[in-house]
Amino acid sequence: MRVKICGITQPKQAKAIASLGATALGFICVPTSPRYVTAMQIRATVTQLPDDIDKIGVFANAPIEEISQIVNDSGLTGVQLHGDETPEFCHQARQKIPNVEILKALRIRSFDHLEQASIYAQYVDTLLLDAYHPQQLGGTGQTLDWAMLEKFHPSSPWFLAGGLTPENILEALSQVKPNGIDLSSGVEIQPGDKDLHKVALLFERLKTKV
Ligand SMILES: O=C(O)c1ccccc1N[C@@H]1O[C@H](COP(=O)(O)O)[C@@H](O)[C@H]1O
Repeated sequence: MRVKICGITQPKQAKAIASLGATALGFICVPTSPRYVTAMQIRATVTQLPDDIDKIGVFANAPIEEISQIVNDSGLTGVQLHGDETPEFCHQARQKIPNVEILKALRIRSFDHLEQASIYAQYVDTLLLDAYHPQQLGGTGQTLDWAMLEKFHPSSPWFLAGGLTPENILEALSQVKPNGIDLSSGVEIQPGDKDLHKVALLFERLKTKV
């Protein structure tokens, strides 16, 4: 299973989290976020990471040209679209930056909202389900209703996100079967400052999962 730790701001923490077992690291490219990092900051971290770890930039309603420029400048291997991007936008993004993984984050308000997933799955490599928050785009620590996702089997691979922690991860995975998990505020001391003890505890708990 893929494990993405998101909201990385410090190269030292990135290296430590990679060696603990993360398969992907996420960098917030949304200027209003307290976890925001510039392309140059991302590059400084990415150059210190192993090739086999995915480096995902998180964007929200940014123009394709800006996303493409940041990918080129930073060395990102994937782009997570976390705003209100349409399926058409996702399709265009894939054409503009062809060798980069495109993930579409859907902030799920209700069971009906899940229907969107089958449309987006045609245009992206990977889906990501996050909890909806009326004022914040992400990194909210709010969980989804996992019971609602028990029968969620989209045609593309998908990440479960939203309020996951070392404490609740096994309960979540007992109900939901995603291809990957994504954690941010659940393994933090404060926004952008990761708690390496919590990250280590996460991987210990994941090892106990059969
Ligand atoms: O983390 C942020 O600040 C952020 C800002 C804008 C868009 C997305 C953001 N984070 C994403 O939120 C989810 C879940 O976070 P949490 O585990 O509930 O804290 C995750 O996918 C982050 O990439």
